[in-house]
Amino acid sequence: MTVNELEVLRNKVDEINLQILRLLNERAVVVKAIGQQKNLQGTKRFDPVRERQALDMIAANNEGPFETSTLQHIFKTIFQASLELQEDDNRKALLVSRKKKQENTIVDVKGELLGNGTQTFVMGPCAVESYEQVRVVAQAMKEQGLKLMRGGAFKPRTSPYDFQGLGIEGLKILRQVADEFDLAIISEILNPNDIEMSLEYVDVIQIGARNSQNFDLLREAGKVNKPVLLKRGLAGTIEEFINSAEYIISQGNDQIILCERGIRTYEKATRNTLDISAVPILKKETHLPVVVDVTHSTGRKDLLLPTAKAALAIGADAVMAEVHPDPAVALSDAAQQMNIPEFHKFMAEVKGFRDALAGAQLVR
Ligand SMILES: C=C(O[C@@H]1C=C(C(=O)O)C=C[C@H]1O)C(=O)O
Repeated sequence: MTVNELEVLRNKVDEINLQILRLLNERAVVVKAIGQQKNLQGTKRFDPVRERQALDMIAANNEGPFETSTLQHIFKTIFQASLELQEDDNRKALLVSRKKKQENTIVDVKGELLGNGTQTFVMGPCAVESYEQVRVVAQAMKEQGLKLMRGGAFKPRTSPYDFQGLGIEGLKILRQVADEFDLAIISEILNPNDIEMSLEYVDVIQIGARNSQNFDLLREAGKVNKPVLLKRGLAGTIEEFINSAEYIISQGNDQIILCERGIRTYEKATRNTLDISAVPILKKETHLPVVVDVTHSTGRKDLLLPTAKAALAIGADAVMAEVHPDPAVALSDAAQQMNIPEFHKFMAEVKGFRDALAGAQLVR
């Protein structure tokens, strides 16, 4: 074969490559249209029966020289890529996505803004135990100029025999103290039927990790005019987390705060594994503010400060941690809550760090 002949053949291959390229993209346009039809009909994107028919058609019409199995493999790859294309389209359509809305959603909790670029803190006891206990924490928070107080009245505990929270009495205590100190209350609601009732007491409805995929609860929270703090599931992927937020926004409520609280992995040195990279991913993929709960993710007091700094450095809108007047006697999470002096020390450090970061960003 002469150099010239090789060149001619290669030119032919180039020509065919371009034809295949054009055909593949033509096919992609049709596949996307099929995906939209499926969306409208609410049917699944993956259709194995249809794929089997298509592969059988390849087998019946193959005249070689390629083996049928080789061609079927190639076509299966095309089907797979087509499915991904349909999924991309679907993801684009999510109301919580950046693609849908470019600018940050700013959640206004009684005047405290989340998502506007400033970084803030959510503090408070794990569980409400008494008026006095909440009051002491509120007083300390006020001294630090903080506004957002967390506190559990309905506690989803691993064991049914552990303290389950004070329920509505707990919500009343939180409201009373919040009004006294002009704080805003974030508290978990477990039951969809309690959402309506909670509006009177809380400023932010929390949906906890265990309920991250309780779709009835998510939908109910989506129907009210109150911010929702949604925690990532115990073993939830980021995609599942985003879809949980979509359940809320799909009902009309876009006042959603996402909370990374660690995920279950094989690592036992911490209570959960803090997935710090989830923060920039969530900020990139969605327009919602992101909070990092350093208490539940680490379960260790000695890690609160370094993880809080990491959260601020990576761009979290707020850091959440637990404070208790006397953690040793706390009815839940005794090992991981800060006492009041520890809280003041923690705040001094994180505020300094936050302000230094803000200064550095201005200079940049
Ligand atoms: C395009 C469709 O969706 C998917 C992709 C297919 C393809 O690329 O040919 C086939 C079946 C489905 O898994 C379809 O259902 O026709």
